[in-house]
This record gives sequence, C-alpha cells and structure tokens, in this order.
Amino acid sequence: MAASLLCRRKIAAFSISRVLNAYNVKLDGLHVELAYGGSAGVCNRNYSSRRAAKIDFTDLTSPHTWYPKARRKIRKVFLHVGPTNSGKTYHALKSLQSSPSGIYCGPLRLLAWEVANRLNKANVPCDLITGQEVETVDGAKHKAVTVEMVDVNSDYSCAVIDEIQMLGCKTRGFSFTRALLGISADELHLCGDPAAVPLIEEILKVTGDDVKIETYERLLPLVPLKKPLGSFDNIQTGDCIVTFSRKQIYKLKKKIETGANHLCSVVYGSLPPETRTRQATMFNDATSEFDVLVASDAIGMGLNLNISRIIFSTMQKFDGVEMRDLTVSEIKQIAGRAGRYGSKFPVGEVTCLDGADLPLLHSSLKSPSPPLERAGLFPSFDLMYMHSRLHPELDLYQILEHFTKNAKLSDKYFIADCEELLKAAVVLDTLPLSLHDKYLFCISPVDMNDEISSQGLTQFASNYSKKGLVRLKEIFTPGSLMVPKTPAALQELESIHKVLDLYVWLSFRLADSFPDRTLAASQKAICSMLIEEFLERFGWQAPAAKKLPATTTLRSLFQKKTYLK
Ligand SMILES: Nc1ncnc2c1ncn2[C@@H]1O[C@H](COP(=O)(O)OP(=O)(O)OP(=O)(O)O)[C@@H](O)[C@H]1O
Ligand SMILES: [Mg+2]
Repeated sequence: MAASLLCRRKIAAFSISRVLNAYNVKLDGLHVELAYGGSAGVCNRNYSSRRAAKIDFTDLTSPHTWYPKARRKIRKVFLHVGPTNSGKTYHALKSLQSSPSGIYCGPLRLLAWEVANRLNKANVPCDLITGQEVETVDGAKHKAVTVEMVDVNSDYSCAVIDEIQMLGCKTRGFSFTRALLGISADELHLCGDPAAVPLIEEILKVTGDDVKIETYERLLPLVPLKKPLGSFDNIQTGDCIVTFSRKQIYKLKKKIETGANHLCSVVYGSLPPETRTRQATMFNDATSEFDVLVASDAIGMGLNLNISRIIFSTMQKFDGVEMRDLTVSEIKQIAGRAGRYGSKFPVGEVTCLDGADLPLLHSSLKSPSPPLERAGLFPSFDLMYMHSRLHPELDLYQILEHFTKNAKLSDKYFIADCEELLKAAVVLDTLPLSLHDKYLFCISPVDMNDEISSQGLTQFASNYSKKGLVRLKEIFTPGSLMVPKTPAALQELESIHKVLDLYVWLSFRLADSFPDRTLAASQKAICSMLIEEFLERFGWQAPAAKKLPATTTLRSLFQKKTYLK
C-alpha cells in the first residue's frame, strides 16, 4: 500500500486513467472520446479537450458504474437481518470461514480484531488491516478490515459487511456504500438492521446482483424493566451503565466504586482502541475484579460483552450541534448488548436511572427502526482530481465545497457530511502541497475538534511540505510520558495518543517520509498503558492482591510532563 503511494507522479497518472476508465473516456492526443453513462443515459460524443472542460464530474447519479470489477460479476448477496444478538454476524462468518478466500469489513477496529482472532483460532489464517495496523499471517487468504480499508480492486470468494445499516451514517456512510457497490465477491453477506432492507434492495436493483434475505430472531430474551435503578446500591455484577459524556463516565465510575462493592471498566470513543479492548476483556473475564461497565455508545455495535443489564443514565446525547433524544435504533442497539447469547446471563434486562425515562425506553424497544431512506456517497479523489485539472485555480477547500454543494445524486443517496475535511482543508491549503498530498492529510484520522490532534496534523503536514521527511522527534519528545493524575491530564494523554496514531497512519501511506513508525507505535502503546493505569486507580484504592509491576517501571521511566513541541 505504501509503495503505491510513494511516487506522486505515478498516482496522478494512475488516478487519471482510473477515473477515465470509470467514465469510459479514452485520451487520444488533444481529443477525448467520451462514452459517459450519466443520469441521462449513455451517450457517445466526440469532445475536443476544450469541450471536455464541460464534463460534469459532480454527476454522481450512477455510483455503481465506478466499480467495473464488481459489475463484471453477478454477486450472490445474502442480507442477514434481525434484532441485535440474533446470530446475523455468526452465520455470515460461517460462510466466510468455509470460503477459499474472503474479507470481513466492520465499522470498528474492535470488531475486525474479534473476527481476525476468531478465524485464526479456527485455523483459517486471517490478516488484520485497519488504518493504523497491518498484521499479516502466513498463507492468509482472508482479511478482517475496518470498512474504510476495503480494497475494491481485489477478488474474493466471500465478503461480509457488518452493521450495514451504517450506510445511513452522515459521516461514514459513504464507506459502507463503497463497500456495498464495490466489493468484487462471488458471495456478499450483509449483516444489520431490517430497517436497511428496502434501501439496499433498491440500490442493488441496478447492479444485477442476486439478493436473498435471511431473517433472524433474537437468541435470548431482552426484558425492559418496569422500575428504574433507584439507588446505586442496586448495582449488580454484569451491569453496564450508559452515558454519553466522558465527564459523566468518570463521575459514575467514581460513584459506583466508592459507594458499592464493585470495580468498573470503562469504554468510550476517545480511549485508544487497544485500551477499549483491554477494558472490555477485563469486564468479560469472570475472574477479574472489574464486574461493572460504564460506557458510552461506543459499545453499541456488534460487540460481545458479558452484560446482564443495561442501565441508561440518560436518554439524551449531544450530537455535535444540540442535545437530542436518542433515536429508536440507537436505543435498540445499545439495549441489545444485554444478555448476549453464549454469556453467563440467560436473559438481558434494560432500564434507566431516572424513572421519567422509562416510557421512551419501553416505546422505543417496541417500535421497529424507521426504514433507511438514503445511503451516504462521496466522490473519489479521482473525480476531484479530474475536476481540479479543469479548474487549476481551485484549492482543496473549494473543490470539496464545490462537490458537496453541486453533487447530483439519485434519490437513494445523500452527500456525506465533510465538515471535518473542510476544517482540515482550510489549514492544508496554506501549505505548498500537491492536491493529492493535501487530500491524504485531510482524510487522515485527525480530530480537528481536538487542539492537540489538529496541531499535530499541521506540524506533520508543514514539516512534510518543507523537507519531505518528518521525524517524530521533531514534534514529540519520546520518553516524556507520565501517568496522568487528573481527568484533564488524562484527556491530554488521549490527545497525544491521537497524534501518535496519526503518525502511524501517515507512515503506512508515506513510508519514506514518515520513517519512525516503530517508535510512534511503541509510544502509543505506552500511552495506552498509562491511561489504563489511571483508569485502574481513579476513584478507588487498588486491592492489595492486585500487582501493578509495570506501573513502577513506567513511572520511573517517564518523569517529565509531555507536551507536543
Ligand atoms: N448458532 C449459534 N451457535 C453458537 N453461538 C452462536 C450461534 N449464533 C450466535 N452465536 C453467538 O451468539 C452471540 C451473538 O451472535 P452475533 O454476534 O452473530 O449476533 P448479531 O445478530 O450479529 O448481533 P448484533 O446485532 O449485536 O451485531 C455471538 O457470541 C455468537 O458467537
Ligand atoms: Mg453482529
């Protein structure tokens, strides 16, 4: 992957030919022979290069034509739909496991990791590929990937796209649409909420694929309780309290650990993924002392956790703009984590902290999720690049804005929300970088709402534009990390983790320019360990029996407070 990104010239040539292929355009000297299947149907015309300037690259009405490899197949599509915990993923994975080659695409690193582990344990060698890690296994013909990493230029016997209803997500939905339309597989298994069925059937009408629906029932009952939790004294082993702010997570953890005889694992979005995995594993392990979970909706998708009862501490969340009630599908997804088949709890229960929230909980669990109406779509870099060739005066921000404002879409699609990309583009447009490099930095996993993370991106991109080489030590002092002592210091460490993660991500795409991947990865691992130590110690006294040998070593190693330079 890195090799293909090394030579920028090659990329430009490759990109042009790929997009021209997608539009069936052949460059012939100054003339362009165009056979463009746009919304008005296929037309054959001769264009001079001047007239080629009239090609509307914002016409996204036929996204299925972007993937000729997949279109050469009549794929057997199996839609596994049903409530949470009904065995949808289990059945899709059985097909994947028994196929000679295949790919699993999930929305979370944790899910990809779980599937890679499962296949490897079953003696089906499986690689794990996410934006920031590539773990290859000898002889592997299977891959477990996060959906953004799907390669639509390879052929597979079998492919699984998990949590397919995510194609309606306003920010990440387009990656699911790309996987849905673009994976070239003989068998394609889609797992998710029944609410996605009509839309997927509609989308796949034009691909000629053969679609079959398999419906599932929940394997264990999920019981909505009539009473709220009442007091924290009623917390039991196997409970999971759900809240949506980081601050509330720590408040609840402290309350439970000081008031009752329980220890809490925590899972929330900005924790490093490996920390989330270890926190979840600790909670799942019946022999560990961590028997209660405090979590955000980061647990809401597909994870297998030993939860007996979900307790909503609130039914509202801040969605980046305003506080709003949770949607029916969010409530069902989160509640569905209780009483997982195969766990030690035969029944899942769900309730709220506040009795006033019970009516919304009960009515939501009874209602079907409203059908999805549209799937996310976003133009490929190739299309933007072609547009930029015709309008060299435009910078990346203007190109992104042009596409989002002018995109022509069929009524089954919406254009993805690219607010985050636009924020990054503003910064990147001030640097002397090629469009491709700007785009690459733009789609990196930077969190533009996090000051330290966005500062990291600016530094990396700026150093790269000046020297083409970015050493980690130029912006970060390895060996200076320390155990956070306050929630604010913890948040800072989470942000530093994001910067190191960004370096690793860039090192996979621009290997020669970001050569310190090993150092960044090891510092990332130290960040996670320090965060975990904070989590274990925050708000309670460590039981005498629990040994923390790593702590002493780490603390003596890292004495200075860490700042990005
Ligand atoms: N037939 C089966 N035999 C053994 N275990 C099963 C079977 N079906 C499902 N399971 C197990 O039950 C648990 C829930 O199944 P699975 O993860 O497939 O549910 P799901 O419908 O995909 O849920 P979600 O909507 O939450 O993703 C998993 O641990 C899975 O391994
Ligand atoms: Mg599942």
